Amino acid sequence: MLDIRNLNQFYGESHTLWDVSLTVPTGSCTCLMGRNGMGKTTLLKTMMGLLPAKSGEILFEGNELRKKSPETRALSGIGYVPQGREIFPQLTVEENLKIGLLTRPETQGIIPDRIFELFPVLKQMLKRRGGDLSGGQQQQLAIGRALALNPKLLVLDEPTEGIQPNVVREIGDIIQHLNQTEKLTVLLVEQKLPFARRIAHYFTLLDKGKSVSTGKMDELDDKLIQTYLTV
Ligand SMILES: Nc1ncnc2c1ncn2[C@@H]1O[C@H](COP(=O)(O)OP(=O)(O)OP(=O)(O)O)[C@@H](O)[C@H]1O
Repeated sequence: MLDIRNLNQFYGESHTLWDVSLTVPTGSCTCLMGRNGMGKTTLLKTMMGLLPAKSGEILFEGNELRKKSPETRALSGIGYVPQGREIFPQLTVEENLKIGLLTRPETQGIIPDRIFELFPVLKQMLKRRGGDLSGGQQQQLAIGRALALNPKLLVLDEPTEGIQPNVVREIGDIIQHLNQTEKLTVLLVEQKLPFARRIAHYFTLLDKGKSVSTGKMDELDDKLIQTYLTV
């Protein structure tokens, strides 16, 4: 579904992504892994068009996205849940969920019922301000906001960061349900190894801005973990 090839990205003079390649097969849950500062967030932002790429290809269902605007990329069917969630704290839950719908007149601004079936707590809290929600609830809101646009690929940047352990399991269950039952393709950045092992089929490891290893999750062995993940 998604094929990134030989992607290069610079922050000013600083070469951050070096010929990075990443494949996300249709229907899979693929986990992008690596230590802090290795380029995972930069890769997702570059893929979404929030940072410019110097060279390379970003193919989504065979269409080249690299020179397309962030809006066009999202409209083509990619839902993005950024690191830190980036919900609007002053807006209500309802307003946060409706933000993305503004770009799609055909939705008539109606939040799909599916969002409340997945996240009943959001229905109870529709009139509460986003900033008043717990970390776990904010993460549900951020995922709900991305799903409101009915994406084909859901991209999540460290969805479990800063969230209580019992809620981490809940978020994992929801991602697994979306992927396995609803057949939504998922690309996930995740540092928590047990979580990644539980929900992902494939991994790609980034090290110093380079994609150094990729494979099925059960091929992520102790040597790779020691070399590229252990702090
Ligand atoms: N806005 C920026 N300007 C310059 N350099 C940046 C910027 N953002 C990130 N970097 C650098 O780019 C490199 C990759 O950072 P990035 O945030 O993509 O890593 P990461 O793997 O997502 O790490 P983390 O897990 O900590 O989020 C790091 O060396 C970082 O210092």
